[in-house]
Amino acid sequence: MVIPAAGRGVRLGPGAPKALRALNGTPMLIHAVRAMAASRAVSLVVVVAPSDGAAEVKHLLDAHALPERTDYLVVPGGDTRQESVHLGLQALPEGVTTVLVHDAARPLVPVDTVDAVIEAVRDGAVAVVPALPVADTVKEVEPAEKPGDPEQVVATPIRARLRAVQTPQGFDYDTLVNAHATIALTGEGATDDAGMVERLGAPVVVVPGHEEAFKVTRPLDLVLAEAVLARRRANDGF
Ligand SMILES: Nc1ccn([C@@H]2O[C@H](COP(=O)(O)OP(=O)(O)OP(=O)(O)O)[C@@H](O)[C@H]2O)c(=O)n1
Ligand SMILES: C[C@](O)(CO)[C@H](O)COP(=O)(O)O
Repeated sequence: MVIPAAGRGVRLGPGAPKALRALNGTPMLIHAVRAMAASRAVSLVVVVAPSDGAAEVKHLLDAHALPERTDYLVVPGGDTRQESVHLGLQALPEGVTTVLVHDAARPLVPVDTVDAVIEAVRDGAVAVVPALPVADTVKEVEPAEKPGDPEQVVATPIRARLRAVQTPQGFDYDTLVNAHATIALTGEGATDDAGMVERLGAPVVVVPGHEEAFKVTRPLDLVLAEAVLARRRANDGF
């Protein structure tokens, strides 16, 4: 599996690259790797590190315990999430048939969600996303022509048909590699890997996501993540 962890975390504010920031004293990336390694089906984790931080990330992984069955390797990332995932895929060994892609920025995804994604791929889906219904009404807008101008609402998609998509996303290896080799998207067009597979015309299926698989993006998300960890500790001594 591939964990893109090369982002700076601009929306989180100044500080270390997001994946290296601590949650309850442990780097977010370590939480994310452990969340993946909790699945017995995950045998290799390729971590895509900030391009200037691969050695530090390797050191971190060496210093934190993972299950013995889990191997890991670290490769430097690119300027965009899409590039980083591509670099991670290139580091996978021959013979891989199922691949997961999981954001380091989703450190608390429960193992049941990981296993549900893997099972759906093994049952024959070529691309699988965990997703939740959307709580807010979502508007499509026309971007403002110049800063300060109001955005114009152009549509209100039917909320019951919308899903907020999480990771890990699971794929048939050949399909995902083909998508990364042939679909060149930029900006908002490439916000997730399943979207690239959709552009190939291949089907993408949804399995239930989980509230605790939220993405740590803004400062308030750090507060929520610490609260989830505190609740886990209180519930089961995690
Ligand atoms: N060049 C990049 C950009 C993002 N990511 C990874 O993609 C995941 C999802 O990205 P996001 O949460 O948007 O992280 P950042 O890009 O770091 O956030 P921001 O946009 O606030 O800078 C993260 O695990 C992030 O490390 C990556 O590997 N390489
Ligand atoms: C892949 C993702 O987490 C699915 O919701 C999301 O699209 C990542 O987006 P970002 O722009 O990297 O925050």
